[in-house]
Amino acid sequence: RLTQNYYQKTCPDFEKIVQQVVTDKQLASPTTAAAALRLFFHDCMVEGCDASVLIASNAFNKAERDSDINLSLPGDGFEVVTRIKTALELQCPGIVSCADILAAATRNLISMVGGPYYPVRFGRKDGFVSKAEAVDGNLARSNMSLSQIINLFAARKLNIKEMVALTGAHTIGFSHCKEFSNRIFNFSKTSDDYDPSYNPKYAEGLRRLCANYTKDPQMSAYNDVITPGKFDNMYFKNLQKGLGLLASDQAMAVDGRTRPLIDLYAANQTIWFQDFVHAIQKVSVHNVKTGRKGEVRRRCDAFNNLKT
Ligand code: HEM
Ligand SMILES: [Ca+2]
Ligand SMILES: [Ca+2]
Repeated sequence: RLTQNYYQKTCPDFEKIVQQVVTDKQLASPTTAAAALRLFFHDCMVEGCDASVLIASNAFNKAERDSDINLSLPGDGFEVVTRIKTALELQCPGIVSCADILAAATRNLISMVGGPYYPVRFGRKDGFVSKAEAVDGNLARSNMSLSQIINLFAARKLNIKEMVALTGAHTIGFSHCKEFSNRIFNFSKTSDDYDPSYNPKYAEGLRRLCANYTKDPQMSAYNDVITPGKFDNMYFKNLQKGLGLLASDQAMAVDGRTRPLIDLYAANQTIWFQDFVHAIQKVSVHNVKTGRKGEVRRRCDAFNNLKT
């Protein structure tokens, strides 16, 4: 059982320390909130919310973070967790799990960039397994069909409404050009055109931005072109205007199964916040390990006992 006051006796300053470190880090590096949110989601979808995504690979094990899809997880997300862990190990060594740190940091960062604040229950243990091969097939890719994406979420007991509400997370952060290059260059394969579902000015801007992306693979675009750093419902308003960056984003605005939700969330941010909170809380307890099914790692990037 997870509880909100799990660390009240064993590490009373837990939430205060998380808040201090998170605030410092987000002010110094404004990309941290998006980095942590994506990291948290990718953790919870593979082996549950157990910090398996934080494990570093070694000679005996290729870990989740070195799977193809996770290579783009930015350093800021890992770093904020490491900083919190370091501060907590000084105050209450061996008490707070990395999985709980990531859940708490993500919650605080979402509210810091304008999103809703919600209660999180604690007591997750850190997992004993992190395998790169386990990642494939558990996380959606932007070139999948909407039906494939719906099925992936359904396999995690997340329905269409929860999927759309969660994907509103693309109201912050960015994507590398290669994630949408097929929509802006040679879309029809016969001429160098772009996906006609894009707003034309937006498509032209993206073509300029990504012109050199094969030489410079770091080139990226904001997921939400209007308010990239603010956790608001602009993402949904953008989708209505052809300003959805990824094919998977735009597909939700077109398909009859998701379009009514896009319209609802675009019209009413309060309802989106409510639905987002419900869905992210569900994600936050997905397959969590308690008791002896996990451990409290001393460092977030390594199991306490080397496994060979
Ligand atoms: C519907 C299925 C989804 C697909 C296909 C998808 C795909 C992607 C892709 C391709 C990127 C760009 C990665 C990069 O180039 O660095 C991205 C970024 C991001 N995704 Fe998703 N995503 C989905 C759902 C979600 C969900 C449910 C969340 C969280 C609740 C989320 C949170 C984020 C965030 C915050 C970023 C920005 C990361 C950053 O700025 O560092 N995504 N997503
Ligand atoms: Ca995990
Ligand atoms: Ca936004």
